[in-house]
Amino acid sequence: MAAPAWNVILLDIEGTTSSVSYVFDVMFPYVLRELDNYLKCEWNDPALAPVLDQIAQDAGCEDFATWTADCADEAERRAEVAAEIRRLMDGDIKATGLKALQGMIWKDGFERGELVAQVYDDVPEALEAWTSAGLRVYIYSSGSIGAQKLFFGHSEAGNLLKYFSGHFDTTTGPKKEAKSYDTIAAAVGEAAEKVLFISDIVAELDAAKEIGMDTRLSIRPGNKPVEDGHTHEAITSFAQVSIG
Ligand SMILES: CSCCC(=O)C(=O)COP(=O)(O)O
Ligand SMILES: [Mg+2]
Repeated sequence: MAAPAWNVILLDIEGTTSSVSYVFDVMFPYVLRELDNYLKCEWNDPALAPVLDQIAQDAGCEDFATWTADCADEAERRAEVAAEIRRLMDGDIKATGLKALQGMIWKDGFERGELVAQVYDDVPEALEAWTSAGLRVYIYSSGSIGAQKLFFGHSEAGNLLKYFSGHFDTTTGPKKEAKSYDTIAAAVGEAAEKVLFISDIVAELDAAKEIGMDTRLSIRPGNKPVEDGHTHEAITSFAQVSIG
């Protein structure tokens, strides 16, 4: 049998391992439902402070105190945060602070079994085959690393975390910028050519390909239609990824 062409497979989540619909119709509504109560109950949790600073920085401010300097009290500051989160989610803006907060809100949902992550049937089988063949698998998603671990730790196929050698999110850099993929290749200790990146978003694949990564375009039910003219091989299942 020929040696695999790659040493690492890097995976997107939404539209690739899992459906857009599960994220938009189950996970995002959960956040919107729990948001006000979560902020009220967890406001003094020290883990929330850096996330609030990140949300303020994503909005172009130095920190949370500066961003909410005009607020009269805690209730107004919470309302400011909630309004910003709803605004970002309305536009599906994948801001780092928003994604960190979403992950914190999902924690209870996954741990109590109210949320069970959807993964396509071919995903667990492929993860098993790839890792058995000696490939290392990493995730690169806009979802925070905390959210990724909850998601794959509580999937409908069970706990899949054992298959992953590591996780990347937007704290490494934006998914549509080539530099982010350079950083990931260096972090996993591989030449770009030895990494295969699979995603549903052509601009992400373009960025990875720019630095020499191999790519596959993930076509799944409910994904946004993709315009012709891109240069990426399309797959409808991970079973179509030939590792030699
Ligand atoms: C487990 S994270 C939930 C999905 C999410 O919030 C997201 O933004 C996924 O984006 P991706 O980069 O995986 O397409
Ligand atoms: Mg995606």
